[in-house]
Amino acid sequence: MQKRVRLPFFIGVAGGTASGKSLVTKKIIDRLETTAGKRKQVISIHLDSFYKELNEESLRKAEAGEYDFDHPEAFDFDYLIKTLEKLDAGHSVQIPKYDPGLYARSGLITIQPADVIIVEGILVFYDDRIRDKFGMKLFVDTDADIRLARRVRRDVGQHNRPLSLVLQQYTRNVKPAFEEFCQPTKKWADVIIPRGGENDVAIDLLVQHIQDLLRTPRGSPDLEQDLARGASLEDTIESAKVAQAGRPH
Ligand SMILES: Nc1ncnc2c1ncn2[C@@H]1O[C@H](COP(=O)(O)OP(=O)(O)O)[C@@H](O)[C@H]1O
Ligand SMILES: O=c1ccn([C@@H]2O[C@H](COP(=O)(O)O)[C@@H](O)[C@H]2O)c(=O)[nH]1
Repeated sequence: MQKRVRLPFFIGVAGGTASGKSLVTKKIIDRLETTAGKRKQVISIHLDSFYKELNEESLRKAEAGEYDFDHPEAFDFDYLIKTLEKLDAGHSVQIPKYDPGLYARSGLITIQPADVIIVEGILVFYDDRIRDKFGMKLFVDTDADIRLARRVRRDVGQHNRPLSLVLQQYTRNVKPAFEEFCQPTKKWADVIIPRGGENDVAIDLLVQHIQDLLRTPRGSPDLEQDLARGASLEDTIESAKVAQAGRPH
């Protein structure tokens, strides 16, 4: 029998830098929004929003290509989990918008509650409190040379960084941190997506599966479990009535 899902349905998308996490996320959202039987709201959150703010010394290091943006210590995972819990409870939240060109937050984004919430970033499977929120975990697996080529193009072209610093940051911090902290989290993935955003077969299969999960009736025989997860008593009783009505006499 198809497993029942509880909304919001959280999906985690992890993978190395420039592996195609954002492209995979965008394609999933576009396809879900246009094809979901009953229209579903889907939003995404980027782990970048949860970078800790830099003090002057760290900023100097960042500008010299020496700050480690790939180490788990660079992220405020407490803030991320609090944000996910608020969304889980149906509240809207404001999160920082991060600008890598400035190495700083550049405003706030309002995130409305949604049926499907995709959280993407290099270390979204690193902290078990965040990992445990995901009903589906995807790891985008793209060849390291291709990722480096894209990263150089992005950092030099879009973020105006000197090539020598981009390469220094990559060899000093990005690559070692990928191997130590990101790559090992692949073991938590439900699905590994080779080649990332160009893998339309994998993305179509995933979208189909997500649609099936979202279509599954939400009536549950387990009232206590529903209540423990925070459903209101009225909703839980209503779900039970629906489930009961559908059973053979
Ligand atoms: N399949 C692809 N073919 C060509 N360029 C791609 C592909 N996937 C991503 N890119 C480009 O590579 C860069 C990184 O992709 P992105 O999806 O942002 O990766 P991530 O979110 O993992 O950092 C972007 O500039 C994007 O346009
Ligand atoms: O100011 C910054 C913030 C982050 N980075 C790098 O970004 C990647 C993570 O983002 P992806 O979109 O997954 O590539 C990480 O490798 C950081 O090194 C940065 O260079 N500067």
